[in-house]
Amino acid sequence: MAVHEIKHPLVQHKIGLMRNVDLDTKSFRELAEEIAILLTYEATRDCLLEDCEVSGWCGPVSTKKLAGKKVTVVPILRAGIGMLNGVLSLIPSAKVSAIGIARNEETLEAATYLKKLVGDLDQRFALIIDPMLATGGTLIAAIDMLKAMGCREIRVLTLVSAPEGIERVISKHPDIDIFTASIDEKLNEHGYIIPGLGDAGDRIFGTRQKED
Ligand SMILES: O=P(O)(O)OC[C@H]1O[C@H](OP(=O)(O)OP(=O)(O)O)[C@H](O)[C@@H]1O
Ligand SMILES: O=c1cc[nH]c(=O)[nH]1
Ligand SMILES: [Mg+2]
Repeated sequence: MAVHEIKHPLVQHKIGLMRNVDLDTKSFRELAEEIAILLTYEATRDCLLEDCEVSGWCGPVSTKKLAGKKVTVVPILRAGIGMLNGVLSLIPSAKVSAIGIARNEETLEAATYLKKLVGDLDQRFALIIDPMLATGGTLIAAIDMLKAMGCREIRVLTLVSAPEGIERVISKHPDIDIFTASIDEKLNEHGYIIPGLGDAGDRIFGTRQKED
């Protein structure tokens, strides 16, 4: 297991913009997608290549193509959808396995309400996407589900992660790699990440209740 906090200047700049509580929904969505692209680039650095040949303009050209396991992108609904287009813009042929998990805001327990996984998960590499890793309950439930279906190679992309949640995921699933734009300070007493982004799902879908 490794946790990769991506310190690229573009990532740090964009996550900084997202922290502004007054940022409009359109800009928040666009930034979530843009950071997802940058995280995907980092998380696929070591993908295997194989030699191939194409007909070039001046004759045959020896080149490379992706080899090895096919990818399934696994957005955790709802908020994970906000990163999906970004990931698919770099891996356009990936199959999508949607998992619906909602955190009970009183107990902070994760409850699964949807599971639409692609087949052959034992032959695929899964890229779970969810903007927020807070207590870790949601991510653990998602990884449990994928492993139960035979998936053995799992990477996770998050925008913001809490140290407490990372610790919990590491202790339950030490073989997973997490790529995050920021490891924040802590969780507050309601299980929200500080400083975090607030409720990422609400900000992506425009359902945030504004205080007057
Ligand atoms: O690490 P945890 O403590 O489990 O919390 C993180 C989860 O909470 C948020 O989803 P939420 O339950 O708010 O659902 P939503 O995407 O529908 O807003 C977030 O997108 C994660 O999935
Ligand atoms: O800070 C948090 C924690 C859980 N879910 C969110 O959307 N934000
Ligand atoms: Mg939410």
